[in-house]
Amino acid sequence: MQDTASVFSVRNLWKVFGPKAERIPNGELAELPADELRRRTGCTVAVRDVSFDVRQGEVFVVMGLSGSGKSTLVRCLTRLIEPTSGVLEIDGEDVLAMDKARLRELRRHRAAMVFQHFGLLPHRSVLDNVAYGLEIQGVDRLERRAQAMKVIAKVGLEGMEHRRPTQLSGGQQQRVGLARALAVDPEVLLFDEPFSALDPLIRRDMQEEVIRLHREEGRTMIFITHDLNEALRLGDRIALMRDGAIVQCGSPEEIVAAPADDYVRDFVRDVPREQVITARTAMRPARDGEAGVGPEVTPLSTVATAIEAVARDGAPARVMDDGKLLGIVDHEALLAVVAGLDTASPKAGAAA
Ligand SMILES: Nc1ncnc2c1ncn2[C@@H]1O[C@H](COP(=O)(O)OP(=O)(O)OP(=O)(O)O)[C@@H](O)[C@H]1O
Repeated sequence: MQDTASVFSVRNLWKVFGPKAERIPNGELAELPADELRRRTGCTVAVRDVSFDVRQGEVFVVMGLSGSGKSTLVRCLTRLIEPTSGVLEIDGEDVLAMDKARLRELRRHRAAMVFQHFGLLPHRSVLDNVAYGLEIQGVDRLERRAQAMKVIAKVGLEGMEHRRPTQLSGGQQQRVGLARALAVDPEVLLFDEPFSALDPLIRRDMQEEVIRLHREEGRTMIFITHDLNEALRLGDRIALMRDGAIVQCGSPEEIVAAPADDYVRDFVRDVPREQVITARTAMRPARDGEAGVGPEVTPLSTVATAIEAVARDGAPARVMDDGKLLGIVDHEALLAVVAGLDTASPKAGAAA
């Protein structure tokens, strides 16, 4: 179905907390308002009939307000929380059928987690903290230290390997957490709100670090956040959760250009649209005589960039891909984006 293989494939996944949770999914009870359901059954639906794929090499962001089910969903992926029902695969392998040993292997080798509270061992040096996952795997001391040193350099902690975690700033401690997850060379990195305790500048630094690492390594990442800007900055695709369900899943541009409902629209209201929406989305077909004139932009140029080009040149811009004219972005189209008028985005999957 997709052009890239799926790492995680999730279908109709539910997680219900409470007594006899299995009777809730797909039944009438599941439709009750949350507090009534809790009153009548003692149960909470944390993840509600969720389906999505995480593609190889993408940064997949799970976003939503507090209590929307983000942590529960991501913990279900490696069965740190046991799903109530649904289908869950990693690289085509049924995760729900895995025995204890296979699950341990999944968590240690294939899907490593970076937590908000770094969970570092206070009496160990940075080096030994980073090497910890390898130690558990039984890698011998010399080899694990060499591997840990490589990862320490990768996250910019060189020279600090003999310090204790308490001798590091919050941002540096989070780098240790990141290095520890990277040391086992997992197929997927799972981040559970890793930067929300950091102050804004350091948070920004760490986001840049993740982007850089991703650019260098192309590793698949799943990233939980309740911060829209973080989601837009990091995500190739964003799944927006509300009350346990995914209300929209798409690229930042799709979510900003074509919110699926009023809830999403409200969420993205303050986003500077011209910095997210691209020329490809804003363009219209070219008319006669437009092929040879005007500045050129690429399909993935932001509208902000196109505005600059149009302002400089005074003429509509041509959206060119490999020498081919795809369309035109003119003043009206650019202003429509800035003004938040509906953009011509048939791909973006608006609500029915
Ligand atoms: N162990 C549990 N027992 C009962 N209810 C739970 C449990 N864990 C989570 N919940 C409930 O499930 C819902 C989703 O919680 P979850 O922690 O997944 O949300 P979240 O979006 O990650 O929130 P936050 O951003 O605050 O971490 C909430 O209503 C929460 O109270």
